[in-house]
Amino acid sequence: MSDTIKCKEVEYKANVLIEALPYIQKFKGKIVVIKYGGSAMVDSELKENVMKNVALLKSVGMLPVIVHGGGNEISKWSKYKGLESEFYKGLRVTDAETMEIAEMVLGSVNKGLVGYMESMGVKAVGLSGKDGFTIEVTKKYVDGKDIGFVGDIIKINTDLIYTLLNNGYIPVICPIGMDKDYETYNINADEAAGAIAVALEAEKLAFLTDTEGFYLDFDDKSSLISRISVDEAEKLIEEGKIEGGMLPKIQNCVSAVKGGVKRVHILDGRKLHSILLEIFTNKGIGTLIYRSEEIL
Ligand SMILES: Nc1ncnc2c1ncn2[C@@H]1O[C@H](COP(=O)(O)OP(=O)(O)O)[C@@H](O)[C@H]1O
Ligand SMILES: CC(=O)N[C@@H](CCC(=O)OP(=O)(O)O)C(=O)O
Repeated sequence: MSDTIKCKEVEYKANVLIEALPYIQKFKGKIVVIKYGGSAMVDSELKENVMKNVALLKSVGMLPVIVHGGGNEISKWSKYKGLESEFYKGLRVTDAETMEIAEMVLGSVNKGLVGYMESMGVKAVGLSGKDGFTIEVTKKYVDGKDIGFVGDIIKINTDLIYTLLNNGYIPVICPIGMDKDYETYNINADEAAGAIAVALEAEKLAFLTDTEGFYLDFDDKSSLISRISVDEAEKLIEEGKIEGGMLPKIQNCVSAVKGGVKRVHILDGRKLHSILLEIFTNKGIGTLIYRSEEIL
């Protein structure tokens, strides 16, 4: 590389850093919850890069907490076992056998993510909602329908998460919980992330998924919504206009905003630096969900 090109590159990186400085100050010591969806874990390179970006947030003084999914892996392993995957309103209908698969698969995804962090010299601890009884649930019924071992979160016990944060670890949490009788439940990862962000009074909650954000019409890629208020989102949910995996995501964005999380975004987890761009620049990327009374 010639010296001129090298100088240009350094100059470019310095400019990026200068632009990021006010944001680094703003978020120092603040909790940022990142929901990393299974759909955006397409290959090991991407997973490693997402983890690198999270490690960077940590290294500049933020307190990241990762809540991850792995729905597509659960479906894949269920198929190997000869089980059909069935969803109701975006939630997996979970019988006892599926529950066992979900716990095994999510545990494995969890340790994989922890491994990437540790390989970068960043301290991380993987846990499920059963550890320290972090996620307490009750059985969920949707529209009165029994969908098996699916948990409805009633309480997040934050002690273990704070212990880890206070000791310099990144908590990496998978969406498995227990009820008061210590029965295991499968929880939608968006719901777990939303509830954890609210309980931790997080500054930010970012959902990393496999779309650019929320499209008003999923078949029309020019209909990407860059910002939507809670009222507008609730109206779309009520009218049945949000489907599939996007339904629990938007529902939990709404509850997180209502629960006091300052900034809630849906971002493209397949894009290399989407989380950094969102936090460290004023480029509006993805979809921002905001309080209806907020003036932007
Ligand atoms: N209006 C919409 N805008 C964006 N994505 C949508 C929409 N409606 C349905 N989806 C689906 O939601 C999926 C994301 O949810 P999901 O598969 O649960 O991802 P994750 O694993 O990240 O939680 C997208 O891949 C897309 O197929
Ligand atoms: C009850 C329920 O639906 N649980 C989810 C948990 C994993 C998840 O949510 O993973 P993603 O974030 O990758 O979709 C499931 O079994 O698929």
